[in-house]
Amino acid sequence: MAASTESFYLGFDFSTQQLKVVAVDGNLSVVHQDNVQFDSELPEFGTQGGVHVHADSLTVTSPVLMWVKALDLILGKMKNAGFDFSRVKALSGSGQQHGSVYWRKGTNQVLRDLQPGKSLHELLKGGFAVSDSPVWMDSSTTEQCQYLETAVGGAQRVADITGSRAYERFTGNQIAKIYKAQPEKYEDTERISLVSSFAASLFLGSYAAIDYSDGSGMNLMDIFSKQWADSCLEATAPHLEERLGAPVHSSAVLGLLSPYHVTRYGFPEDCKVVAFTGDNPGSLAGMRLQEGDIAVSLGTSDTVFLWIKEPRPTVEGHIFCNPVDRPSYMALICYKNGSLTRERIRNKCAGGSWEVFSSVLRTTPTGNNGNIGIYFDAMEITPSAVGVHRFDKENTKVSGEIRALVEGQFLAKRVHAEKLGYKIIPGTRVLATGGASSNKDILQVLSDVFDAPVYTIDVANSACLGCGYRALQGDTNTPALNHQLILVFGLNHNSGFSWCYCRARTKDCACSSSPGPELKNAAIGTIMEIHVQSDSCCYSI
Ligand SMILES: Nc1ncnc2c1ncn2[C@@H]1O[C@H](COP(=O)(O)OP(=O)(O)O)[C@@H](O)[C@H]1O
Ligand SMILES: O=C(CO)[C@@H](O)[C@H](O)COP(=O)(O)O
Repeated sequence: MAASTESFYLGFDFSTQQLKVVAVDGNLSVVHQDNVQFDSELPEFGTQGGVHVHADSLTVTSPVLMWVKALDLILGKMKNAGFDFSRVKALSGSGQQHGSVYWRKGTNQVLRDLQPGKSLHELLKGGFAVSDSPVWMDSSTTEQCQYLETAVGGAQRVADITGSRAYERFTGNQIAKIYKAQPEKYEDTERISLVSSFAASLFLGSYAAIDYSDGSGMNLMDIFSKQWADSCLEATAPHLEERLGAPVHSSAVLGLLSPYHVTRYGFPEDCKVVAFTGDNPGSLAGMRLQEGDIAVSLGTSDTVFLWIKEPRPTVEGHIFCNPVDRPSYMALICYKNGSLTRERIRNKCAGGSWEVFSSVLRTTPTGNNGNIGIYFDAMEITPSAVGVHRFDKENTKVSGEIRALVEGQFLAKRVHAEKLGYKIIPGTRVLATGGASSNKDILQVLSDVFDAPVYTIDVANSACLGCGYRALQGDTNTPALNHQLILVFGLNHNSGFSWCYCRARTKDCACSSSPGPELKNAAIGTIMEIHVQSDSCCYSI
């Protein structure tokens, strides 16, 4: 069925420094874009670059309510700009990877009962057992990583199961730290979400499932069976599986948008919510990567990623499930010292101006006369090292900055990509995205280092764009949700809860003592197709 050009599809991205949204129409043309910068537009949370770096310089968190308030703000901005929410058929989104959100016991009910007269921020003020969510920049969990690798059988064994050896920022190790340091908060947690599935929950009005692709960044999921790995769960925290919920494919339709957004913003009642994923997987979809391409994302983090068919996990780099094509995978390498390090050197050597920074790149020779720099302001991820080191061609320490930094960053990417088996051949395309991909002089260095042409797409926010595409794909591939398959079964009739209705896709269940009229005559244990009038009443699960 051809998508109507009258319809809109939304893609959100809850990234490190901002919340962004892109709306596309049925022809994939961008019709609206907006963003909320956390530091400047939500100053009450006191973040720098969207995060709080703690005194130990290893712990890095973001206030979860800042993300909630950012969603209120961006939807309000769109409304004020006259965006026609009634044309939105489906939405999806992404989040910075690995970060975790801890929903307090009882909050699923709060999500189901959201009152449209109030902001999400007001309604969810008491909804989180942990108010400061650990994010991907955190590197405080070395002890938990060592424990996991020992318990499971070594770094390579953890990689063979989960796609990556134990990494400090990976969610399982963050959960293990919270369980150990703040057991009462873990106990008070009903559900643990990734930033992506947390954001999806705000739209769905109930806890949203974690998708396979972002779920691969947790050191908890078996990337081949796509199930939680028992050995990893056991080494992390007790009763974890029930707090995570079952993971789903990245293009799964999770359900219909919460009535809250229908009433407050005028979305249609049948607007679908497609699973949210990680920002890098979202970018892979948005850049329409082909096999053989290499993508370089220059956001807060720098990442390099590839679409692969035959995953061979190693102890350097990550393998994630592919967010677009079920049998495929993606390989990814992440660098913490990306844009923030370029900003530091810009402030130091170019008076805070990207124009001056660029002009230095234009007026210095490729190769920088043999001077090279390694700039790890913060503990790097690939490799695990910290410090600034600059050398000339005789290997003597020298000064010299802007070109040394940018060439050094891109040389590291080429070396690591080649170590993962990537071959640069005639016809190689380097696809660049993220905030710094708007800088042509930085991209020229990237092209020189990779000895290949560099392409960008019109929309630097490829993660949002990819999620707009994924929303459209989810909408067109799914029959109308008012014909969902509902599994009906009876519980102990004496307990007061006589019926459970389960969403076939998400396996979320709601129990009630008074079944709706369509279910009254259904035999216990049958799987039936029923016509759900709305997402309210006893079917709102
Ligand atoms: N003209 C430019 N040249 C180089 N870097 C830039 C330029 N404009 C923006 N950036 C960088 O882009 C970064 C933000 O990228 P973005 O992809 O939006 O981040 P995120 O998605 O992680 O929030 C900023 O930290 C900034 O350093
Ligand atoms: O940790 C990783 C990937 O493994 C990071 O790439 C985060 O996903 C943050 O993304 P940006 O906000 O920098 O885009």
